[in-house]
Amino acid sequence: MSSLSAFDSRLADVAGVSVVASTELVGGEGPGLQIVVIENALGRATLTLQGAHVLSFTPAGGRDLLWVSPLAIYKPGKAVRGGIPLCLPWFGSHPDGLPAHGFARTALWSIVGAEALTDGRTKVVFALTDSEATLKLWAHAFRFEFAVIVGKALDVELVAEHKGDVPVKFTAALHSYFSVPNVADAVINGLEGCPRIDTVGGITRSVNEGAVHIVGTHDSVYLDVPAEQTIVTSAGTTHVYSADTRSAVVWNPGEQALDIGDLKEHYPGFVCVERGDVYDNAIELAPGASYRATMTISG
Ligand SMILES: O=P(O)(O)OC[C@H]1O[C@H](O)[C@H](O)[C@@H](O)[C@@H]1O
Repeated sequence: MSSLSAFDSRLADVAGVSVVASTELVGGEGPGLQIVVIENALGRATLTLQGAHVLSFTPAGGRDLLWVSPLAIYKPGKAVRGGIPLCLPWFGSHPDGLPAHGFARTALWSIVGAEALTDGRTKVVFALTDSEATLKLWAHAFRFEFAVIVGKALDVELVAEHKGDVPVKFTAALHSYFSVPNVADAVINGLEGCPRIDTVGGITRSVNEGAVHIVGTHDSVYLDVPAEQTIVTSAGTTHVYSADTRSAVVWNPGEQALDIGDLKEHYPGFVCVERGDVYDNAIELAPGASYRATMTISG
């Protein structure tokens, strides 16, 4: 189900959905990654099939609200630096040294549906199910679905169905990288008064006061956050809305990026505002239960 030929005929009659080879991408190397392009009169998005990973979203007449590193590596098994990596079934580092942010962002997903909606938007649905490889990393049967709706806004919906037979602790994040003219000048609203876990150089807990400004390395989890955050810059305001997740992670490595091969000196161009359920907001998923996380991004 995961090869191009398995889904291209299904997409042929859906206006605005096409698939191109990623060898056209700057920075592509090796076999590259397959790209899905979703385009209509309202907006345009691109994704890699690996990770069901959104790379760009541009509302018609607007700018790309997302950021991908000019040094991003498009290689099977390597997470692309930027866009919206899907972090699940765990967020962050793993106590047993398993891959950071889970395996979903580097697994090959399948397209299971594509639809031109009556309001002019286009919806494409991706899926990932357990396999021999995933069961070695996470011993639970599952079905993950990720729906992407392209219109004037980008709507995404992640549903993770636990098909195993024991309860499992679960964390997840929609790890969005937003394009900013200069991270030092970005102002992030919508996290005032939230419990904050600063993870730079150890764990420090506090309550966040006021708007968030990025000074140097910033890596903080904000708990029990309101539905909407805004990122205000000289290029405009980006809105991030998620009514059903409880955490937000704000990240920019600052000069630590100089040691990160696919970031280096490009770090001022983005800020991550990631919505999900992490740390104290982790979910206990019962057998048969589903986790759902939606997010809307608009300019
Ligand atoms: O380099 P990655 O595995 O993609 O992780 C990138 C970043 O993701 C999140 O924002 C975490 O809070 C950071 O601690 C981490 O450095």
